[in-house]
Amino acid sequence: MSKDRTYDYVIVGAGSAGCVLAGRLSEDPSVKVALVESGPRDRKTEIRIPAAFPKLFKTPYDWNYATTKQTALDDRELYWPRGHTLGGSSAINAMMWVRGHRADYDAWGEAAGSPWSYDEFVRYFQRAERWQGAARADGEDTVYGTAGPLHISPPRHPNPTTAAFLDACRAQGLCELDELNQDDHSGFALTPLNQYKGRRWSAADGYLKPAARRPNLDVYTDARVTRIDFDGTRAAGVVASGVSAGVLRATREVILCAGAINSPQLLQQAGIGDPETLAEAGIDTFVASPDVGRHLQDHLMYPLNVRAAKPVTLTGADSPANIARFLLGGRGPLTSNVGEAVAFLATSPELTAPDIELVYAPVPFVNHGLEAPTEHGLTVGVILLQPKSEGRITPGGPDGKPRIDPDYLAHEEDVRTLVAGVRRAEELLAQSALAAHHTEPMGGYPGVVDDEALTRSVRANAETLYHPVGTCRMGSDEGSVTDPRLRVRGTEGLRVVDASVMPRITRGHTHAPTVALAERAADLIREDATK
Ligand SMILES: Cc1cc2nc3c(=O)[nH]c(=O)nc-3n(C[C@H](O)[C@H](O)[C@H](O)COP(=O)(O)OP(=O)(O)OC[C@H]3O[C@@H](n4cnc5c(N)ncnc54)[C@H](O)[C@@H]3O)c2cc1C
Repeated sequence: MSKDRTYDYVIVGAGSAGCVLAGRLSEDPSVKVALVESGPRDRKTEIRIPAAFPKLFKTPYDWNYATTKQTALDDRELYWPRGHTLGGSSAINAMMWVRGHRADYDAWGEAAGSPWSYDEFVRYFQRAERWQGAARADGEDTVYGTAGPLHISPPRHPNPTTAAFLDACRAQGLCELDELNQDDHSGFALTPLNQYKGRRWSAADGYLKPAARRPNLDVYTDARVTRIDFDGTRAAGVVASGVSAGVLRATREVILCAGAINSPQLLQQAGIGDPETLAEAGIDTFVASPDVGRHLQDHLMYPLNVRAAKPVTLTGADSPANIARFLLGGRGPLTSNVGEAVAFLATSPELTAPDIELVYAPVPFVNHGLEAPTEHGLTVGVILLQPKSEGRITPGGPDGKPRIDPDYLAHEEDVRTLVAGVRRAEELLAQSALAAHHTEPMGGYPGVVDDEALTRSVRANAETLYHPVGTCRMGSDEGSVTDPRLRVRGTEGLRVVDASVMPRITRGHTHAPTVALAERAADLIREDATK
């Protein structure tokens, strides 16, 4: 007797997007949904404690990826964490809810049709949001939604030096934003956070937990999808290790939500990809789709670390007293997401949207926080928002992992923009409001040096800001991997819904747009089911 189980929809990956879809599609009790997650349940205490997220790195809650040697970064192989639990990367991320700029979505609209452009798409952010902050000082309506599943809160306990960073931005003449997530976010603000009462609020908290008891939703954890099963060119189900059933069958659709690395990997393993690349990995081509895995874009970050003038930073914040404050009332410095404030700016007056983000952290950034910092320091991270360099994911990395080559800074203009951004950060550090809080440079930042020496330091110290996208890009053109309704071209019954479908990386962070695009995908899937 067959052990197969049958569902209407089988969703692969319970990350930012997968949780949205599982929650939304199972709202209809007549629809049967399976959500299949490779990682364990999200029961680890460090997931709840915002400041503890680096403690999840290189644990069973992390895929623990690394890039190939990056030629323009002194041949370094960069560590790339990705979430491996319910909530996916939203369970291990820095909780920053930053939508991006109007121009980001207007570019998506150009690539994949007007419903993805800002004016039509913005409602999907609002559908997801439940703003917890104060009303606007200017009396205008909030830009946020107020009734969605995801709590968005201002920081509860910003560090005293964070106010100094904001003062420095003000003194520098940057625009103070009452709310960061406006259509033009050029300016500075405290970071809006995916937190509720001082604790992390992941996509699993918002979308999955309220749905978990529905009889029409089955959630499989510790279940890694190894194969998509096809009936001709129609995706008919998936096979997962750790699931005793045979095939998890999908009568309507298989939906890949495995993220920007694993979704293209699953397509490539199924023979959907660039024929030459597949042949090199010994995989027969099933559907020729050369862009699978290509157009990989990420935000590269260069940290300016400086020693703090006073011992007031997050270093040593995990004292017994602070742990008690956190556990008893969700208060104190352990509620910090680390990146407490942001500024978005343009390095050239001709630009109509920012090309650089500055993230302020009241702690030194050293090796992703893998070791707890021992010294008091501050960081201004400089982020290249619109990289011209693009890389790719290909099969055939070590241990069956995909080969990740973001090809950072391959384009010389990216180096120039990042260096220009560092200069803006140095101006801010020199503003008296902030200068009073730090002394000498530390942790790889050489201090103010000439462009050549600074470029050397960028190559030696830049790291990922953890935002890979673009590897199953959507588009109206035939060469795109997914069509504007996110269906995989050349197949039936197969969609990709996650960060990989973004045709262009946003000038914000990538959790919010992934959630919003999954909210829209839920509408598209429901519409298509009635046809
Ligand atoms: C350390 C870190 C910090 C970040 N900080 C921020 C931030 O502050 N703000 C922000 O906006 N963004 C941040 N990001 C990025 C953001 O979290 C991601 O862009 C977003 O979560 C991506 O959502 P996704 O649904 O595409 O993928 P994910 O959320 O990564 O979900 C993919 C899921 O699929 C599962 N999966 C993969 N392969 C399989 C398989 N074969 N079988 C079964 N399951 C599988 C994974 O385990 C995972 O749960 C950060 C990311 C990281 C890693």
